[in-house]
Amino acid sequence: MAETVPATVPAKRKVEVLGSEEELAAALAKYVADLSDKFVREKGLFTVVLSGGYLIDLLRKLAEPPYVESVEWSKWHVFWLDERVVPKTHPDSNYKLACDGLLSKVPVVPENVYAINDTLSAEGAADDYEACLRYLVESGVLAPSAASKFPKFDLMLLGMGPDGHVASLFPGHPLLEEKERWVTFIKDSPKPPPQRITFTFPVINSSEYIALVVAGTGEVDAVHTALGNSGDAKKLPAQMVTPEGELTWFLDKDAASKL
Ligand SMILES: O=C1O[C@H](COP(=O)(O)O)[C@@H](O)[C@H](O)[C@H]1O
Repeated sequence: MAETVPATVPAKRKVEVLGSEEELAAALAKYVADLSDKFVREKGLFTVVLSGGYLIDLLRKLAEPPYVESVEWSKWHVFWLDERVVPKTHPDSNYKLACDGLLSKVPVVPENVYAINDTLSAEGAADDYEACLRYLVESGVLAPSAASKFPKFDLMLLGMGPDGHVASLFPGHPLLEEKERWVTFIKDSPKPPPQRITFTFPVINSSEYIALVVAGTGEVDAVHTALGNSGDAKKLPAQMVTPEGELTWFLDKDAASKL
């Protein structure tokens, strides 16, 4: 049973607390499928950005009935919010995680799956992915945000680490302040592997919809800092997620247990 936390949240931020991990997975699948229907109806395609981590397992119900048949998978354009600089076959690869957990089980069009180039250095892969996004803006697959001029994705699906990081944007790291680049790289990630590429906050915050998804007990303190009245003045990367559109936190009972 979903409970919407009333709190003093801004109008464009919602917090959905689900009774269990299973209910969270069901709510998330419906949310993604509904947005897919909306954008496919409105503009004929759906641009969706995936993260790594346990988010992918929480998307598992999209590969089951009714969604495996009802979602217009051929209209999906799939991107990665961040990627580790490892081969696509490596267990640390966010691409591999998403393929194994979701994309290989649904009829997405391979040409519409924009993996990060795993043959390049971190710098090279970030430049290459940004160039790919710029080409997709020119060709009309992505639209620029009228407000920010950064590309505007329909939906970004974010996880959050116990330290409050999102994408590969870690607390206290200078990359949090990046204002120009669309995609950048990090070589000193505090969470292994150290070399990664990541979307920047200006791109993340140009999104139409963002779901920030947290389950289990591992991130309760970060959830409390981000959403509760913890009195903690420090700003977590997750608190810097303030999209032009709508942000929904999807939490299970455990993740919300300190709210
Ligand atoms: O390293 C990463 O961590 C975050 C959070 O992962 P989780 O396992 O705590 O869910 C993830 O969103 C990001 O894509 C990944 O590269």
